[in-house]
Amino acid sequence: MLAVNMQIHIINAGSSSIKLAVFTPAGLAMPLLQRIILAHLGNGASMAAVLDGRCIDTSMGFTPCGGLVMGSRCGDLDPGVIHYIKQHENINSQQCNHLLNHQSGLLGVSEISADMRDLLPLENTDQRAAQAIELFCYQAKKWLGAYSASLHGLDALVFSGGIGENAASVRAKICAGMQYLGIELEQTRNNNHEDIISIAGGAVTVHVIHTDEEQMIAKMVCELLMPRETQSL
Ligand SMILES: Nc1ncnc2c1ncn2[C@@H]1O[C@H](COP(=O)(O)OP(=O)(O)O)[C@@H](O)[C@H]1O
Ligand SMILES: CC(=O)OP(=O)(O)O
Ligand SMILES: [Mg+2]
Repeated sequence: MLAVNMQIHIINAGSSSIKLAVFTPAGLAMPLLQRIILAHLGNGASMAAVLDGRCIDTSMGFTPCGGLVMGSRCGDLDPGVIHYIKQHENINSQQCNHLLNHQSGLLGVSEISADMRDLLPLENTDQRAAQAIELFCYQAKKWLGAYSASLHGLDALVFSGGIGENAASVRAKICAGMQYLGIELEQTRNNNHEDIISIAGGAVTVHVIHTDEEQMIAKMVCELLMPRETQSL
């Protein structure tokens, strides 16, 4: 179980991050000496802090349930909550684990859907949908703040994954009020999902980059099958 979870964790937090970290600097002609936060927001969601081309931290932990609020995963919790839930719901550890991984996050809070596409149109009419979106964005903003501290500042922020690439209002909510850090979105660019969505001359360049987890997983498996001295990731 641990091996499986760790593998999933590496695939989600790692594969997308590695692809972005490896290809972003070259693809965008950005210097490698940068402080970058990668926000991969899909069903599984994670953030990574990248310093000078090396990933120094990722938000998923011992299992993929940790870190950001996700489609059906709770993200980071007070450890005391697990005991509380087991007692009050009268469920065992396996049921509790299922609850935290498959019935929490956007789905658990909204009680409607784990899918951001279902929630966004309901944001103004359904309080539960609005709360789920607000929680998702608030937690992402907190991680952004945490990783900017880990990196001693920030040069670039990258959004990827189904939500990160397509949900302009989510990106706007996460970045709202972050001018103190140099993050300021240009509204039209953001609404059009342009490659760069920050204002011209902003201290932090904010990118939207399509990432392909499946391709990255395939590449990583091929790398693992190669002799160690020829591995590049
Ligand atoms: N146009 C869109 N607007 C808002 N959310 C979107 C859009 N397209 C995809 N998403 C959201 O992206 C998430 C899925 O992300 P994706 O990266 O495809 O998933 P997975 O992690 O399973 O690979 C879902 O919450 C989905 O609603
Ligand atoms: C860990 C992971 O990638 O999860 P999901 O398949 O939900 O995106
Ligand atoms: Mg994913």
